[in-house]
Amino acid sequence: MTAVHVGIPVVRPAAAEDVSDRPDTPVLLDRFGRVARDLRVSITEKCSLRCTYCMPEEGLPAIPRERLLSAEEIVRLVAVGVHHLGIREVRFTGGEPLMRRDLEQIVAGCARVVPGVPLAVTTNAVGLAHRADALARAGLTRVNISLDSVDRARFAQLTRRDRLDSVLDGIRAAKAAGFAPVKVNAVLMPQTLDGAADLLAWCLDEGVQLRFIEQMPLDADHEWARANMVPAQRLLDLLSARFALTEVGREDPSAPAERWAVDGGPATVGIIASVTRSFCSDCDRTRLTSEGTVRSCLFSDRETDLRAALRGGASDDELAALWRGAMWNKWAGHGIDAADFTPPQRSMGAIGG
Ligand SMILES: Nc1nc2c(ncn2[C@@H]2O[C@H](COP(=O)(O)OP(=O)(O)OP(=O)(O)O)[C@@H](O)[C@H]2O)c(=O)[nH]1
Ligand SMILES: C[S@@+](CC[C@H](N)C(=O)[O-])C[C@H]1O[C@@H](n2cnc3c(N)ncnc32)[C@H](O)[C@@H]1O
Ligand code: SF4
Ligand code: SF4
Repeated sequence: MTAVHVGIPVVRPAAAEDVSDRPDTPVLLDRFGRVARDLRVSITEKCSLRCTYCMPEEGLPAIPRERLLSAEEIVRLVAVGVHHLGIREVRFTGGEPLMRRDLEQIVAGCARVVPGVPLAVTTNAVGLAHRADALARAGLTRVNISLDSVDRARFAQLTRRDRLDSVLDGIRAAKAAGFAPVKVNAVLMPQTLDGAADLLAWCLDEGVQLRFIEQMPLDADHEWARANMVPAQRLLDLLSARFALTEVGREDPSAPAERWAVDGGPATVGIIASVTRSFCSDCDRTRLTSEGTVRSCLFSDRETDLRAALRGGASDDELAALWRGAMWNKWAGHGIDAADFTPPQRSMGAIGG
């Protein structure tokens, strides 16, 4: 039998955080002066695909249902984040968020308790065609869709599933449902580099915003190697041979994606250069795992358990205080370039990108 390492991070009882030197402020401040305003909530570890840069072939071990946050618990924590901690936008991720049949219920619940706050989802879009309208009606405001290649064989090789048509249907359904802009995420790899210009041409034709992402050492198979990683500059050089690119910068200072206007604009292509042009010093993210722990950084194995407090009867004020403590002790950044770097225990699918 093959052993699958989902990774058991160090989950700390929330009260264990040292906050003795924390200034008294309601927001999610850390020791480096950053304030987290962007909440990313993973709602499941399950997925319909098995992307090689993320999941093991057999998928992640199932999390027992009672350990997952329920729709009501997610809604409560989102409300605490917005009303007590200054969160300004919320994104649902996973695993694959569409694997939860109650995604519409989660979105509708959040839309009710935090009206006006943007609610987005990052999804592989498998099956989205059947749910895009209902999600829009529930109050979802934006959708980012992962698509690494428009070549069917290459897509199947990268995701270990022959589902390209379902994803393309999902992208078109997202547009038809009125989500705008629809952003497309593609992970940069040696296997995707030769199709990158074709993928950009396809996205320009479809009117969706493509962003390439530098591959991070978050694959469950631990095969990432710096030497094999495709850096942003290599992609820029390649795309420049076919398109005229003009740098236009980030949507806001904390946005991971840098953007270039394509052929004079208004269409853009983005690059999320997490490794070679790290944006950790401007990070504004806080994360909740599907099991209700706060994760202050994608790469940090230290998690703070909110679920136990929530189920133990903690008030909103108490939950907010615990969350603040977790974020106060956030570290400076991922440290991928450090000699002693080791990847986190959880792989990307178990964190939510
Ligand atoms: N290193 C790092 N990478 C991140 C972080 N957030 C997102 N990413 C990377 O960016 C990719 C795309 O993220 P999305 O889920 O689309 O979110 P986003 O880019 O913030 O979304 P928009 O607000 O729509 O631009 C993720 O898959 C990650 O690879 C982060 O906090 N740190
Ligand atoms: C973990 S997935 C979860 C949401 C959904 N299943 C999807 O694929 O969009 C979120 C994002 O993480 C990205 N991702 C996964 N593994 C990655 C890695 N090793 N490096 C960089 N991005 C990665 C995916 O491309 C996707 O855009
Ligand atoms: S990147 Fe998204 S779609 Fe691909 S395996 Fe990971 S969770 Fe699933
Ligand atoms: S690696 Fe950590 S600190 Fe850096 S941007 Fe991502 S979440 Fe923020």
